[in-house]
Amino acid sequence: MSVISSVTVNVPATTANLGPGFDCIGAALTLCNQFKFTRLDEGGLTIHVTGAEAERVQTDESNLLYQAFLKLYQYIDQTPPPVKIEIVLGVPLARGLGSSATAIVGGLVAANQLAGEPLSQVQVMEIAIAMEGHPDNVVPAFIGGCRLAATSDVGWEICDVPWHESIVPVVAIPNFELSTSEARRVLPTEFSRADAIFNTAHLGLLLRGLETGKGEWLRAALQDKLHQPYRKALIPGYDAVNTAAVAAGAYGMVISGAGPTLLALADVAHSSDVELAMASAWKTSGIDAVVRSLALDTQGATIL
Ligand SMILES: Nc1ncnc2c1ncn2[C@@H]1O[C@H](COP(=O)(O)OP(=O)(O)O)[C@@H](O)[C@H]1O
Ligand SMILES: N[C@@H](CCOP(=O)(O)O)C(=O)O
Repeated sequence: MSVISSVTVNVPATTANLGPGFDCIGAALTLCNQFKFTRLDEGGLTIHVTGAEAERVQTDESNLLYQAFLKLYQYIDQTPPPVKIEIVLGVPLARGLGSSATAIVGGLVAANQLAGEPLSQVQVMEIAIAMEGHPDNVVPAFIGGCRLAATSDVGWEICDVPWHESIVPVVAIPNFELSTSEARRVLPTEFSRADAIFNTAHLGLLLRGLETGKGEWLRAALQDKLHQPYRKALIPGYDAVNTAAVAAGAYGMVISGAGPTLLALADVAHSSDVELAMASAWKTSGIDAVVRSLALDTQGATIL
């Protein structure tokens, strides 16, 4: 068997939860990180990072990408080779766009390639879910598209969620970070029956709204009682940006992943107006944000 000396993996950003689908639904977006692993003859670990906020990424063994790389070798009970890692950052850190999911998926996929593909795609995905602790960002980062994940008696059932071509995801990425762990700490551990029923109904409606592009369903569906009411206080300007997005024609606005990025869904005819409205509302609240209309990534992690 020939030994692969290097592998480059592209992994897309994700937007998880989509309002009522806390911890179970997410979509891959057309924004990505690139990770190149080169096997070294000797030495330990070298990490080079380029791109915006590169200085914020750890360059020692604590780096999450490297931790995922080690995890796969541990799983197959082999000694990891010394490696040089080159990271090109396209996904902003700690903004609710799945940067940690890109690192986990990238490290696992690269290790599986360098090790000669001992694990199946399903096995690698299950390790990724276990590392992240929830499936909603690592699953679409790995296989692309919009995906719903649910446990079964034997593991995970992953289902693709059809996304109507008229629906544009508009992301408003503010210039401050919010770590997922901090945004999870503010959540209650128990919920009322009324809130559970509310989210079950709205997630069902969201799935049909995403599939059909039907405005009435999407407008009603983008509501949640499990995480957003507790998290919005961590995001200054949330209400103003929400009001502005809806006034400009968005179906609704939600927190992307754990935040602080805000995600509006709009039809193609309104997406530019929604971009401008969200940027301006945040500016008025004293926050600079990069606002972009993106599209769904359908490839997921790609080995170049
Ligand atoms: N490219 C990367 N390489 C290594 N670690 C990364 C990378 N991207 C993100 N991380 C790690 O993930 C953390 C952010 O994760 P998290 O708080 O879950 O936010 P996000 O919503 O972006 O996933 C970063 O602070 C960093 O430790
Ligand atoms: N369901 C998770 C999703 C976190 O996504 P991220 O992109 O912010 O890492 C949560 O809401 O905590």
